[in-house]
Amino acid sequence: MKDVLIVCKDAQISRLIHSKLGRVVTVRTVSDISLAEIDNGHPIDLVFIDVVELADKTAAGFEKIVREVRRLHPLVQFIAMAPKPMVRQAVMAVRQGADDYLTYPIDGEEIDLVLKSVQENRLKDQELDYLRDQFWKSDWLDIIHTKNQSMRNVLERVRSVAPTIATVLLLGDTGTGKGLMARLIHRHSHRSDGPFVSLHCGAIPETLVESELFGHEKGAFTGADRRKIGKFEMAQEGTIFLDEIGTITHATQIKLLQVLQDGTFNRVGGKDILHTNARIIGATNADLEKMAKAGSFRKDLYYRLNVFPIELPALRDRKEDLPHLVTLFLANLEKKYGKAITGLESGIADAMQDYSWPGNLRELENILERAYILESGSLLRSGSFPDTLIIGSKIVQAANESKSLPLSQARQIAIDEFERTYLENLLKKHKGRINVSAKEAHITARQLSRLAAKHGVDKTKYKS
Ligand SMILES: Nc1ncnc2c1ncn2[C@@H]1O[C@H](COP(=O)(O)OP(=O)(O)OP(=O)(O)O)[C@@H](O)[C@H]1O
Repeated sequence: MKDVLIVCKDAQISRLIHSKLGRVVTVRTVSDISLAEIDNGHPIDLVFIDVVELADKTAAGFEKIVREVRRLHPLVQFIAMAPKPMVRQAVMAVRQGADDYLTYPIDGEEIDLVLKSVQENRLKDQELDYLRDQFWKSDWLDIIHTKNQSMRNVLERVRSVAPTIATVLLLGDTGTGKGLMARLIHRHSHRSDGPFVSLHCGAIPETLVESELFGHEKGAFTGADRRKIGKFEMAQEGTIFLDEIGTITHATQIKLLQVLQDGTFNRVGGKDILHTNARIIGATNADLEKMAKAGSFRKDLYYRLNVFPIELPALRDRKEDLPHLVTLFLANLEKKYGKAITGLESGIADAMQDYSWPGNLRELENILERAYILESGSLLRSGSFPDTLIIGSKIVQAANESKSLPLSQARQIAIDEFERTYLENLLKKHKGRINVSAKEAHITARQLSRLAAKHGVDKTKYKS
């Protein structure tokens, strides 16, 4: 439970609830529930709501509130509160989607019990849903397979938000799978038959992003020799994915805010007001919150985008998934190239566990493809992988093995390991020729021979 909203006029009750909440991030107390309140950019996980404060106290009135709030905060839970004479309304609220209810006068123990049951329900739902797995389309099952808890939490959030129209913000380092998650959300939304349109905002010149997104009229700027339809028009009834959203200019931020507020925009150089119902998914590896605080990204836009953030873990934090990912990527390569390569030579899987994967899944996919293309046998061998992976792993191993040594000695082991592998690769590349190898390494032939002798590297082995 992180962000709690208490809708209640009685300050004493709200204080009592607050005191029972334990570790929460924010608690807000308001005297009535308005659309502005639930759509102001703050996340909401739990709502305590006094049914007396509802303008429409009927079942339909409560159901409408639940629907409105869940539309923007799909995981939200509700606890209805009512004075004893209105207990029927509280029970009715539970039938209309509340998770539990409390009656006045409320005592602390009752709040504890209700909070416990709400928490248990949430866990039960998550587990059941995960086990059922019915939600996921069969062609995505390989993609969503994971043994990592953070990734399971990500998928749980995707599962909850996909069927809604809520804006989603995908956060994570480059190559962690934000683009793929955006597709996963689209494919599991009610718009899956509609278009999925994406724009990598950081990959095209800043000045073009606005016209790519919103289109332009003929003559809007030099070179605009005919009208162009923008991505928002193309994504009608579908989803628009805006990658690297933190790179858009101030002018584009204003236009995007307008779309998020009321779905309207106009083409560059155009006066007509156009409407879009595209669902927006943004992605960034920048710290938008920090940018918003520093003034380089509009705060109001950040709040609108950050309604439902999902943070993807780095590959180095989900290494238990490496075996599955390698199998999956190899199967894709087999389909693409059909070289009947069955797996990795021994030792590579361990090297992959030691490596830090700065480029995440994309780096894994790329180095596997490169090794696959280079390989002529039935297993991918270490020589087909980049030195950074193999040497990096040896250095980590050396560091692990030398935990009880002083730093200077441990460092020397790592340097020796590095020098030996470097030399071996260099001599392999130049077929054992000392002069060319020394030239490439920017050392003299004598220095190279001395290093080879020091590390027991036999240059004749590489002559062919
Ligand atoms: N769960 C997964 N299973 C299999 N492949 C994946 C998975 N997640 C990502 N990939 C693959 O990894 C590569 C990188 O993913 P993607 O392009 O979605 O990352 P990204 O976070 O959007 O990167 P960037 O920030 O650089 O745009 C893609 O080829 C994608 O298909």
